[in-house]
Amino acid sequence: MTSPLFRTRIKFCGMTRPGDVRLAGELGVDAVGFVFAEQSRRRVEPRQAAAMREALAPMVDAVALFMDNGKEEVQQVVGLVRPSLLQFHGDEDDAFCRAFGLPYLKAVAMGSDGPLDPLALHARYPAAAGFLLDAHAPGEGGGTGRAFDWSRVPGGMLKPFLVAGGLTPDNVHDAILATRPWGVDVSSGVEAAGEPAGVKDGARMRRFVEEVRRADCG
Ligand SMILES: O=C(O)c1ccccc1NCC(=O)[C@H](O)[C@H](O)COP(=O)(O)O
Repeated sequence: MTSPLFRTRIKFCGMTRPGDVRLAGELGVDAVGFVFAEQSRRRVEPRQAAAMREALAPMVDAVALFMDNGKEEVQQVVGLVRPSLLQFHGDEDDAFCRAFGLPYLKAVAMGSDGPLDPLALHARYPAAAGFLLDAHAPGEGGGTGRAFDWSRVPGGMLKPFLVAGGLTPDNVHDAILATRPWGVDVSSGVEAAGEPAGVKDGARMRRFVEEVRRADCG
């Protein structure tokens, strides 16, 4: 345990149903993500996301997620959905990400073999509120359901980071102990087997939260 007071934050991403959003808040999840990336199987329309945001419990963040979407579309989503945090998954630079007056997370592709240099990352995205270390390859979208080698997370990250990619109720405890992140992010791992992407499974959501709490108490 890093500190008796520390609590690993939890983000459930790729939400497509208001009931899943409501349950996430009741389970104690800190943030829910709405995906606007063009190619995503979990993409929702801004008005859908705005309706889901109404289902959010107080003190639960709404995160709007983009991947090389145009500036006008990001502005439209910001106006309609009123997210408290943005997340960028594409080739967006710091100037673009900071242009919307909201804090942002930058996704970092851990799917390649190269080492991650915290100093270079911070220099490239000086305005980032934090980073999301995800298992996809450079240029690829997230939501893959694939994990990366958590031993590749470097020490000395200069800002909060979330670990993402292939997390499930069965491995999130180990992922936390291995990386001691600010938070964890999951999409596929809390979804219902045999259902379309974006349909979450309440029992898997609950177990995921329980396993994060177990890691924090360990
Ligand atoms: O979730 C998607 O469909 C997606 C598509 C394109 C870019 C990003 C996407 N998701 C980003 C997320 O934050 C996911 O939660 C993250 O990649 C982890 O996904 P998973 O491995 O399915 O848990």
